Amino acid sequence: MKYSDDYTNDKFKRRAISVEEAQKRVMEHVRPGITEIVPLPEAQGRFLAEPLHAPHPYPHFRRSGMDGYAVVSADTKNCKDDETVWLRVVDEIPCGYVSDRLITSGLAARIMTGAQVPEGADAVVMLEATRLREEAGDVYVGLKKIVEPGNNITPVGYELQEGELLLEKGTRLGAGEISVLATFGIHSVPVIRKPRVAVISTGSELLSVDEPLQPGRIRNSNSFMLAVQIREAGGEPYIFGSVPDDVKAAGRVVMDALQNFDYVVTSGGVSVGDYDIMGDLVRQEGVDLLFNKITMRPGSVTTAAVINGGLLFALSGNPGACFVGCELLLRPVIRTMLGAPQPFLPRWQVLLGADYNRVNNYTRFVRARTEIRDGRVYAVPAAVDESSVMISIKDSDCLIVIPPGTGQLEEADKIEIIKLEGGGWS
Ligand SMILES: Nc1nc2c(c(=O)[nH]1)N[C@H]1C(S)=C(S)[C@@H](COP(=O)(O)OP(=O)(O)OC[C@H]3O[C@@H](n4cnc5c(N)ncnc54)[C@H](O)[C@@H]3O)O[C@H]1N2
Ligand code: MOO
Ligand SMILES: [Mg+2]
Repeated sequence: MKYSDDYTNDKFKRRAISVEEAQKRVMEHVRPGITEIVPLPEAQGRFLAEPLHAPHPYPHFRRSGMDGYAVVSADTKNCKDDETVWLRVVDEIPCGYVSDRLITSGLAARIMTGAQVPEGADAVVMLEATRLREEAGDVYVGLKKIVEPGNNITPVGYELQEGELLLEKGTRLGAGEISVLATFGIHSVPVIRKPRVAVISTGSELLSVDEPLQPGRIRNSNSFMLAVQIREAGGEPYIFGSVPDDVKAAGRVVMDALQNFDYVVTSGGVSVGDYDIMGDLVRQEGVDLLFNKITMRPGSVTTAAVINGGLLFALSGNPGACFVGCELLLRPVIRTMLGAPQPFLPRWQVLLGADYNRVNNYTRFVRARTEIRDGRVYAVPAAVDESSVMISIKDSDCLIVIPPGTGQLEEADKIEIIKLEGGGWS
């Protein structure tokens, strides 16, 4: 075969599509989420499968906000001109106890923070604003200030009324949401099962992480990086060992994984090199190739295909491109399957933290770190951010989006960033 033949080969004729179009194409193949029930203590970070409504108001009883005395506020109207009003104390109410005494004019009940306010009382006076006197075996509380009806009482349903929406479908469950579920007694939580993602790295040069270095070979870092990104997106990664650059061997592993997992993500072998086997794999018969070139950098050769109904993300082997491909394409698919209302990472308008002058034909996603200067958010591009560079991924909390054709950019120019989640910075 002549080399010139090669350049007429399909391998080199790739039609580049925009990132947005690539996202649209993979999003058309999101699998429906499956509901499962998990116990409350295991619900952290999971995504709610259905909207939940309040089964009762909260609080469900009138609650004292202070340690003090429950009174009839009208009794205190004579407190003006520093006159002390004396009320007979008829009960003591700790938390969890419900008094059967009706508080009428001239009476009071000692009450603790969080306890149910007795019938008849319409205000609580804090302990520090009272004094005590005993007379003929009775205890009297003295008040010197007028109190308004409702003072220091949290009304029924102050936070939520019965039937109100507690949490939307697709909500990710953090500390505040878990507190809501516990408060309303929702101990079995309906969540979407974590999307299962097979992670396969291709490359005959790859050593496993516990192997000593060998000449010309490197350790497989992409599989472990991808697993973290998948977990942060809400999925469950399954790391396969790396497969050598052999289209048949890799094909078997990929085909098998497509049958058994919601999605398959591979790294490496998508460019035009002689051993770039993923490129060959997706050119086979029966494969619905969604794209094999995107107008973005890094990751221009990022590929996706549907094979036997399963969605394959074939990401570039270069760590920078692999990272970006996962954030921009796999993450929204996982989040959509989980029912998240906003599956894409947020975009912010910020200021550029340093001059940037790389010329681009494609949209460039530059690793960067946000910082505040004089109350404004700046994004400082990483010193080294080539696709092949691994080390600056850890230092980045955002990607600066530089549209194609952008000329020289100067420090403090307005730019757009994609804010990343997770990582050592958060
Ligand atoms: N003639 C051309 N060569 C290249 C082009 C091109 O357009 N024409 N594109 C370049 C660009 S851009 C990229 S990006 C890479 C894409 O390469 P592949 O996706 O085919 O990936 P590999 O060749 O398998 O590996 C690239 C690089 O990454 C290392 N690697 C691979 N897997 C892992 C892993 N699991 N952990 C860590 N590092 C990994 C691998 O050893 C290579 O160094 O192609 C350019 N070339
Ligand atoms: O695919 Mo490469 O990462 O565009 O630089
Ligand atoms: Mg290659």
